[in-house]
Amino acid sequence: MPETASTTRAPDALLPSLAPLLHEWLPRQRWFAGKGRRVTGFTLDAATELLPLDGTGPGLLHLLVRVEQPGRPAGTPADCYQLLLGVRTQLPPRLAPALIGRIRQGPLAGRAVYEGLRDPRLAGLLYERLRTPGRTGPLHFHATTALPPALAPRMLDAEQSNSSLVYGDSFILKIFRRVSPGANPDLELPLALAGAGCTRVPAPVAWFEGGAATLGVLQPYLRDSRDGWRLALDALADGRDFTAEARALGRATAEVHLALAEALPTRRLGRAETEQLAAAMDRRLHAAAQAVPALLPFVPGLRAVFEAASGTSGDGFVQRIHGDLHLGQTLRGSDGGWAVIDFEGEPAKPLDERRSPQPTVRDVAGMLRSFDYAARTHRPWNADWAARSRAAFCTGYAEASGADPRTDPALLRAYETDKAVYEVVYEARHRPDWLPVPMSAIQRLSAPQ
Ligand SMILES: Nc1ncnc2c1ncn2[C@@H]1O[C@H](COP(=O)(O)OP(=O)(O)O)[C@@H](O)[C@H]1O
Ligand SMILES: O=P(O)(O)O[C@H]1O[C@H](CO)[C@@H](O[C@H]2O[C@H](CO)[C@@H](O)[C@H](O)[C@H]2O)[C@H](O)[C@H]1O
Repeated sequence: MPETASTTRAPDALLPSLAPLLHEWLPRQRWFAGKGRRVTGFTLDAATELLPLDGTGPGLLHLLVRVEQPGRPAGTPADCYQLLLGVRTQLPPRLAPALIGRIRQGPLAGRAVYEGLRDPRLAGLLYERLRTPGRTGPLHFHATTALPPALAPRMLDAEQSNSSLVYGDSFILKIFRRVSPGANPDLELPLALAGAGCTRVPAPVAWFEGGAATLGVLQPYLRDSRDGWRLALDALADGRDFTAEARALGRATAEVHLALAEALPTRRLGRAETEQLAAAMDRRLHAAAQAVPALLPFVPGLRAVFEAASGTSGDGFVQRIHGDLHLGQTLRGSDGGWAVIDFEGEPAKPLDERRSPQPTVRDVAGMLRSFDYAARTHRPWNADWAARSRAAFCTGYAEASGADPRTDPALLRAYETDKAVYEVVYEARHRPDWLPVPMSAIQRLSAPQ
């Protein structure tokens, strides 16, 4: 593989100039995971000039930056974020909304620093770099196939945990924002599924790594598809039944689970381990109630749900699963077929935990929560629509997998509760206006049956 010329700057040289700008900008980004905690400093793990900052044209600076914040558990490293910064002497008006700030000191004083992914020239360069496998400084680019040249990029404006670029309506590149050492499941699982012949998941065609972390993945863009969340909201708005779609989605989910079980190791669960699963839910509840005190009055009722599930085994197996399955992670093509995307797992969880084998019922519970979410965000609340969609999803899942997730209702309820607790924390941090949605589920699930 070719080694291309690159400049890897001594981190210390850049940081003093950039830190004041990042201090303002980073905490405001949707994908910034440390919201609500002060930023006390930065350190650079790596700084690579993908286009030189020599002032002859726009520069593209790739950074892996650690953000110091108080309250970090002892022994855990500060969160590391991936940034792609454009640097220009003059910022054209069309790029003004992407401005992060102007450097005030040092050799680059006066230059404009901006979100590089919003600059088609720089986003195009990143794609060209992916087309030619090899290294640039600490970054390692891979491609499984020959990719067409010069596809026009556009950045997606979806509210995301990461950032995505679409190239010529043919490929989508996900740039991971908070990165940890180790294979990202959003690369690992789609590659394994492609190897197992599963066509429900777009197969990665290129990716890049650095600092031992997966940094970005390029996949085919399903251009005529619509995501399940939009489709569900449209159905609700039109008063339409969604059971045929939900049932097909249940079948697709089961197919993905079967392929994952074929491609990657599975393990039988002992009784003691199923007790540990319930104990872990209890611990997560405790931590969540500390973070969001509105949960406190419901804690006894929620603990009872976990206790009822302790020691029940589901189908007795754990395997790799999606880990954060909801309607927004599904795409329905013009042929009516469902695809599943975004195998990263719950972004707030440590990578090791996200990569550990889990009962499949956890994904099923995630999707059941999503039908509830959709029905709750619609006015008036349509409880019957949610109940029918949830049942149809389970029916489809049972048809394709041979195992009905409703056979162990205590376990399903416990996973649904665990997910609702996660959602309370997620919404409190990212979308406080949405907090009533998971809180209504907390109320329902904590009530004695
Ligand atoms: N292969 C694809 N084809 C079409 N749209 C996609 C594809 N992958 C992702 N998307 C769209 O891109 C957006 C973000 O993708 P996602 O993987 O969920 O990112 P994140 O991890 O940041 O939440 C979603 O709106 C999704 O619908
Ligand atoms: O898609 P992401 O990986 O970024 O997942 C996170 O954000 C989701 C919201 O965008 C969040 O999902 C919750 O809201 C959805 C509606 O917007 C709903 O369909 C889901 O059921 C609900 O959990 C997800 O939890 C979070 O990890």
